[in-house]
Amino acid sequence: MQLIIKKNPADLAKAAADFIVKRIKDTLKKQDRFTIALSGGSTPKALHELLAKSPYVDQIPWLQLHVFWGDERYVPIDDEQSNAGMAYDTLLGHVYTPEEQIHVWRTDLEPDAAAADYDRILHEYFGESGPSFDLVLLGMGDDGHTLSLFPGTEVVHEKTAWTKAYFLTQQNMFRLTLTAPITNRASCVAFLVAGPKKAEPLKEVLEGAYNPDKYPSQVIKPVDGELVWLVDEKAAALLQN
Ligand SMILES: O=C(O)[C@H](O)[C@@H](O)[C@H](O)[C@H](O)COP(=O)(O)O
Repeated sequence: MQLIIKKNPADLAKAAADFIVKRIKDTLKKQDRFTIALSGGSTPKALHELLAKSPYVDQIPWLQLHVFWGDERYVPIDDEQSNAGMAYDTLLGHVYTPEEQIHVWRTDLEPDAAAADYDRILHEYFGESGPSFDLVLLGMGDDGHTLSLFPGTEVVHEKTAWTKAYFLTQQNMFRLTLTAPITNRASCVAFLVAGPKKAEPLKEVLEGAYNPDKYPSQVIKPVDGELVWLVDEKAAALLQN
């Protein structure tokens, strides 16, 4: 595991953009497509805004990107809570990745059908046992959740399915999410975490006892890939190492 600490959210977004550009360039020396899973939240939003402009925008071969989302709220894409909507507004609406290479979660289907549809797309891309995402970008909630793996939910312990839909009672909405097994097959998973509210959960996730029911981010451990935590100083304030 690699922990990278940056002074503030702006420096964190720059470090994340540099990291992504390098990762894409290095990977595309060995293969002709790059699969990335995006996430929601304010930290990725700042990152997207950076990637959409100079100098980053010119360094990424957008035509070779294949874009997915780690999770989605079950709302229409034009709802302000949509992760895909946010990514289009801040990034995908400004670059040249072909529409057929961008895979939004369908929220016009019933939740279970939407999860099955995403599962089908993933299997088409990755096969039953082949490689998986080149990069998964994740955030962590103040409660230690990541993806739509929330504290106390069954999906945190999912061992086989790659996607799930379920009703999240505390938010009174359906959630669509990748599970740990598919996420952990990625070549690289990078968490982006900023702000003082993340200090306590970050300490518990990285240095506390294993308790994924309370801190679901602990289930994210790539099997053969790299795990990178990019955090700012406020989020890192309680870490000992
Ligand atoms: O769907 C959600 O509940 C959020 O999108 C969530 O998963 C987000 O990634 C974290 O809460 C971190 O968000 P920040 O980057 O804003 O801290």
